[in-house]
Amino acid sequence: MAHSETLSRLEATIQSRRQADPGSSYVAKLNARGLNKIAQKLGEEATETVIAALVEDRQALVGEAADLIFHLVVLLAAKDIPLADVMAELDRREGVSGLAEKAARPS
Ligand SMILES: N=c1c2ncn([C@@H]3O[C@H](COP(=O)(O)OP(=O)(O)OP(=O)(O)O)[C@@H](O)[C@H]3O)c2ncn1[C@@H]1O[C@H](COP(=O)(O)O)[C@@H](O)[C@H]1O
Repeated sequence: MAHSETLSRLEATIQSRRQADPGSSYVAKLNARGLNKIAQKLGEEATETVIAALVEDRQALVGEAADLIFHLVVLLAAKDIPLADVMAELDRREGVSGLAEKAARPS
C-alpha cells in the first residue's frame, strides 16, 4: 500500500473515533480523559522515542516513532487543528534553510 495517504486516513479514523465508546476505543478513551492526558501521553511517547533512538534497536525506534505520530494526530484533532494546516506550514517553510530562518528572527 502506498504511504502518501496514511496520515490522512489516520486523521479521519481518529476524528471518527473521538466520540466513540471509551470502552471499545483508545482514541475515545484518551479524549474522555481530556487534553491534559493527551498532552501527557504525547510527552511520554516523545521521551520513549528519544530513548529508543539512543539505546534501543531500529525496530523499537520505528515503533516508538509511530506511537509519537499517532498521539500527535490525536492531540491536533482534540485541538481541532487539521493536519492540512501543519502540512501547509511545512510547505511554507520548504526551501528555507533552518539556519537562515533562525538568523532572520528579530532578536
Ligand atoms: N495507530 C494507533 C495507535 N498507536 C498506538 N496506539 C495505542 O496507544 C497506546 C499507547 O500505549 P501505552 O501503553 O502508553 O497506553 P496505556 O497503557 O493505555 O496508557 P495509560 O493509560 O497508562 O496512560 C496503546 O493502547 C496502543 O495500542 C494506537 N491506537 C490506535 N491507533 C489507530 O487508531 C485507530 C482507532 O483506534 P481505537 O480508537 O482504539 O479504535 C486504530 O485502528 C489505529 O489505526
